[in-house]
Amino acid sequence: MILPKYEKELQIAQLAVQRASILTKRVFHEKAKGTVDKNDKSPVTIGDFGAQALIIAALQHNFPDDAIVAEEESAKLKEDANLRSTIWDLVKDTKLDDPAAEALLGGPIKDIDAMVELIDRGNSPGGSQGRIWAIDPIDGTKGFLRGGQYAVCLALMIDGDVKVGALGCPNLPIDDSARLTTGIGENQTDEGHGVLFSAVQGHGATSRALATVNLDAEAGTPISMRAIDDLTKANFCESVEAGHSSHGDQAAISQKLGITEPSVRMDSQAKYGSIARGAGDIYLRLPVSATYQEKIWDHAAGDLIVRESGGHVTDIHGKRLDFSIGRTLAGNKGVVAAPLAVHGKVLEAVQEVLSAKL
Ligand SMILES: Nc1ncnc2c1ncn2[C@@H]1O[C@H](COP(=O)(O)O)[C@@H](O)[C@H]1OP(=O)(O)O
Ligand SMILES: [Mg+2]
Ligand SMILES: [Mg+2]
Ligand SMILES: [Mg+2]
Repeated sequence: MILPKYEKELQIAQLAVQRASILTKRVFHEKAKGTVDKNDKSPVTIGDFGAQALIIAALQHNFPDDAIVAEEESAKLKEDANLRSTIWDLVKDTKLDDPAAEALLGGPIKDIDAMVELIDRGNSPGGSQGRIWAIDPIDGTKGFLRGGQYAVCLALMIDGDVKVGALGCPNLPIDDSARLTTGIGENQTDEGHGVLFSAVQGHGATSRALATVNLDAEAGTPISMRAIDDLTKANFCESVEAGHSSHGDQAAISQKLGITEPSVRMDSQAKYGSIARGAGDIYLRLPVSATYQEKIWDHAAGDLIVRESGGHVTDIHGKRLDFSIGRTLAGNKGVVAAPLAVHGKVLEAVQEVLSAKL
């Protein structure tokens, strides 16, 4: 069977992520990033709100009937006029340099009220039916705040299955063969950094420079995971935040597999992109809390990009990630992403170490 190429969806997803990244990069290089605390105590910045508005505007213009599951909501903006206008100042000036590309995204948002409304278009409950986009406008906000890695993430699911994924990683090297890296300093330039990963189900994954707009959605360089014949030489990536993934369990698993190199810690779905292009090999997300449910926008794009690069992605029980349940991965616990050929071995080690908790 020839799988559909979703050319239009891929093109819009790439351009929308590229436009939103222009805004996040501006905020990243500013000293005060306009942090607000959310109810769950996780930080959100003016960059998260602005990027979400811009991405939803592009989707609304091109696919007005599609549902959208996005991380942020506008409640804080509605009660704070200053915050609202700070975000609007950023959003209204952010556009792609290429006028044809900008026109494809529908051009600028009309006014500040339209911006607030757009942010709330991301409130779909998700589910197993129809076309649903998942957006994380800034994934790894903590990394963003400390000058580390972060990602602008967008994926299209149809009937609960991820068909298209785009991940903008402004602080990863453009060069696919560069070593794993934790981030760039806030005072460094973007020179040589900024990569856009994308994938379409059944058609592989690619990377390209995030800052270069190309209307040809298929113009990227194909990427693939590294073939590892000796697991002891594998590179692990894990979260920087020990509260998001257990560093202790990770170390025990590395030891069990005979891996001596320390894990590279980086924030966000940049981990998925990094292993997909062979800069690293394995990404584990090891549950720290019995109650935390992973959010679909934290995994949808990365899951597809890794699988289209020759990887296998499951939870710690060996189940594929299930994006069809709602806004969270309620049916999964943790993540094990590795090249297909060694995934079974890695999963075995994960389960041995976690056996007391499973
Ligand atoms: N208690 C938690 N356990 C796992 N992940 C979490 C938790 N709290 C927030 N997250 C989310 O984990 C992701 C970051 O993971 P990592 O540490 O691997 O970079 C982010 O999406 C972050 O949300 P956010 O998008 O608000 O930053
Ligand atoms: Mg957040
Ligand atoms: Mg996130
Ligand atoms: Mg986020």
